[in-house]
Amino acid sequence: MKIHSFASADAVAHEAALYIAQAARKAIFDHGRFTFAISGGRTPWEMLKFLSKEKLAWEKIFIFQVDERIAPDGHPDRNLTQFFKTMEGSGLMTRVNVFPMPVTQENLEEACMEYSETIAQVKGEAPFDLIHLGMGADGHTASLVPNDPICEVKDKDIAITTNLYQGRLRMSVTYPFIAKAKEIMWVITGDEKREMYHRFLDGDETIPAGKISKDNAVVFTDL
Ligand SMILES: O=C1O[C@H](COP(=O)(O)O)[C@@H](O)[C@H](O)[C@H]1O
Repeated sequence: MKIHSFASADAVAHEAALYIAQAARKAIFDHGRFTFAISGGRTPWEMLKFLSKEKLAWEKIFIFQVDERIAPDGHPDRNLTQFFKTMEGSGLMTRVNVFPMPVTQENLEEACMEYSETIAQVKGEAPFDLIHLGMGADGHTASLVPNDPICEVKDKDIAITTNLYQGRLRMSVTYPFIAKAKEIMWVITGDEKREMYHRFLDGDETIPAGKISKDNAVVFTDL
């Protein structure tokens, strides 16, 4: 796993965006499209702002969500709300292909299946190109949260958490989906994550982030 360390979260966001842009150019050159899954929380938006300024074949970029809170459309808790806010004014929303997790559907199990099928159709035979992951101060990544049965899911690409986490159920990619991706890109910033970051680097499998393979992975961090 290659680690890129920088002095500030701002530098991390900028360099991570350049990395994604480069991965997109390469994937589009190699197989005509770029499939990218973006995490939520607080850290991705600065990175996305930088990314949206890159000159790319945006029509050939297909953006999926890594995870999402079960909440109404437009709710501030939704990762998608932050995504749209960040992209607002970039002029890219009519060009890029965005696939929101269908978390407002009544039957969430069916919604997970539908999302997996959409991903499969879009990516075709190629592996999913790039998954961006963050890590919480408790070691969670995506919505693979400590002690939730979602961490044991082995037969689905997308699943729902069983327990409320920070007040909400969530839809998330699972370990098997992450394991099949061509590349994982971690963006981990903030001093509150230092202890978990070191446990993650040491491969501590008692935290959710520690269970993800470090092959084909890259880290951008200020830690
Ligand atoms: O709850 C979440 O938190 C993690 C970490 O977020 P960050 O802003 O501290 O990087 C994030 O990766 C995940 O997608 C999100 O839903």
